[in-house]
Amino acid sequence: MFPSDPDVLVIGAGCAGIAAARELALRGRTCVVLEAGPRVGGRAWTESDSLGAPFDHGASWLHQADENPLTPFAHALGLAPIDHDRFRERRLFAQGRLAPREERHAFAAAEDAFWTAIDAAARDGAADRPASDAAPRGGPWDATVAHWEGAQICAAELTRMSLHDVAATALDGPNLIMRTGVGGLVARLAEGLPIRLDARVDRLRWGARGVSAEGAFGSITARAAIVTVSTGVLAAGGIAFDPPLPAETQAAIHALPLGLLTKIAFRADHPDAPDMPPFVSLRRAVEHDGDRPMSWISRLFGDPLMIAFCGGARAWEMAGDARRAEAEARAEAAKVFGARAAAALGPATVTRWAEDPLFRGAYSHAVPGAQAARTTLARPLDDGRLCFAGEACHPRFAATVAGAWLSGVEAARAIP
Ligand SMILES: Cc1cc2nc3c(=O)[nH]c(=O)nc-3n(C[C@H](O)[C@H](O)[C@H](O)COP(=O)(O)OP(=O)(O)OC[C@H]3O[C@@H](n4cnc5c(N)ncnc54)[C@H](O)[C@@H]3O)c2cc1C
Repeated sequence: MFPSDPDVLVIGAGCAGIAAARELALRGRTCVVLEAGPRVGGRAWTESDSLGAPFDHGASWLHQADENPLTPFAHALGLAPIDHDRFRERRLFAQGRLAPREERHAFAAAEDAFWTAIDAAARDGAADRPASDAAPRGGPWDATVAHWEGAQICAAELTRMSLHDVAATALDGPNLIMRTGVGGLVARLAEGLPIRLDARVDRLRWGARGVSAEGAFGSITARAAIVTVSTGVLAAGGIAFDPPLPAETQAAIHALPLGLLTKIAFRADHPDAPDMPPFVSLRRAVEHDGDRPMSWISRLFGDPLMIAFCGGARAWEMAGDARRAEAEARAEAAKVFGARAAAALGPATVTRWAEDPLFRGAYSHAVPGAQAARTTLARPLDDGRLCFAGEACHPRFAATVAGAWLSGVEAARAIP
C-alpha cells in the first residue's frame, strides 16, 4: 500500500495532509503520509463512543459553506449537511425560553457594529494593531460581543490578535453541520490514501538531495515534503529541522500561536435536562459569570448532548484539569439554566487539545503586527522541496478546515 520510493512525504493526516495527498494523486505523484497519531483527521475528529452520540472534539461547522471546498464533498457523499444558521435568531435563550425580541436585536446590532468597526479600522491604512483597539466600547453589549468574537470564536482575546488578520479571515455566510460531524466527512476523504499511522516524525533533513523523515518508524526519503503539523507543534520543536528553518519561517511560526477552545460535552438524556436550540444565553451567562462566559449548544440532531464551549484565557487556565473544566461548566449550567437542569447533566467528556503534544492548542491567530505571517509560512522553501501547509498557512480561511484543505491543495501544486 505504501510506495517504497515516494515522490513526496506528507507529514500529518489532518485536513491539510489529506487534501495534499489527494491532490498529489490527481497529479500523478506518489506520496506517503506519515501521521504520528492512531487516527486520521487531526483537529477534525468526531467520536461516537464515550457519550453515545457523535461528538466533534474539534471542527463542527463548515463555515462560509458557499465557498468552502468541503461543502461539495459533504453533498456528494450523501452526508446531508444542514444550515445551522436557521438557529441564529434563537441564540439568546434563557431558562429555555427565547430572549425578548429587543434583546435579540440589540445583540445582533452590536455584532454588526463590531464588524463594521473592525473592517473600517483595517481599511484606514494605519499600521496593524490589536483588534481590541478597534472594537466598539461602552455599549451594553460590547463586552459580550468582544468576548464572543474573540475568545469563543477566535479562541483568543482580541488584545492578542492582529486587527488585519481578524478582518481578513472573518467569515460570513451559511454554516453547515452534519450528523457524521466534520470528522466523519474528513475520515471518508482519507479512505484509500497511503497513510501510515503511529509514525511520528522527529527529524526532517532537507536539502538538494531530497528530504528524509526520521522517527521510531525508521527513515524514509523523497524528493520533497509537505509539513502540515500545527504551528503549536512547530513552535514547541516537535520536529527538528536539519538544517534549521530560515529565520523568517521561524518568526512566522512564532507569530501564529494557537488559541484554545475547550468543549465540555455532557450526556443529557434525563427529562429534566434543558432542551434548547444552540447558542444559549451568552447574555445571561455574562450577568451570572462576569465577562468570560461559556456558550452552550444542545441537542444537535436531537442527540442527548449538551456542550459547553470555553475559549481563550479561561480555557488555558483550565487546560490539563478536566475535573475543574467539568465542575465550572456544571456550575455555570446551574446558574444559567437552573439547578434542576444542571443536576440532570450526565457524564462529561472534556477535550484535550492543549495537552496533546500532537496539537498544543486549537487553531491559530496572528499576533498584532504579524498579518503577513500566514503568507510567509506558506511560501515554499528550497524551490518547493519543503512546503508548509495547514490552517495557519491560509490568509483567508485560516483557523478552519477550509483553510487547511485549500493550503494542502496549494502546497501539493507548488511541488515542482
Ligand atoms: C475545538 C475546536 C473547534 C473547531 N471548530 C471548527 C469549526 O467548527 N469549523 C472549522 O472549519 N474549523 C474548526 N476548527 C479548526 C479546524 O479543526 C482546524 O483548522 C483544522 O482541522 C486543522 O487541520 P490541519 O490539517 O491544518 O492540522 P491538524 O488537524 O492538526 O493535522 C496535523 C496532523 O499532524 C499530526 N502530527 C503532529 N505532529 C506530528 C509529527 N511529529 N509527525 C507526524 N504527524 C504529526 C497530528 O496528529 C495531526 O493529525 C476547530 C478546532 C478545534 C480544536
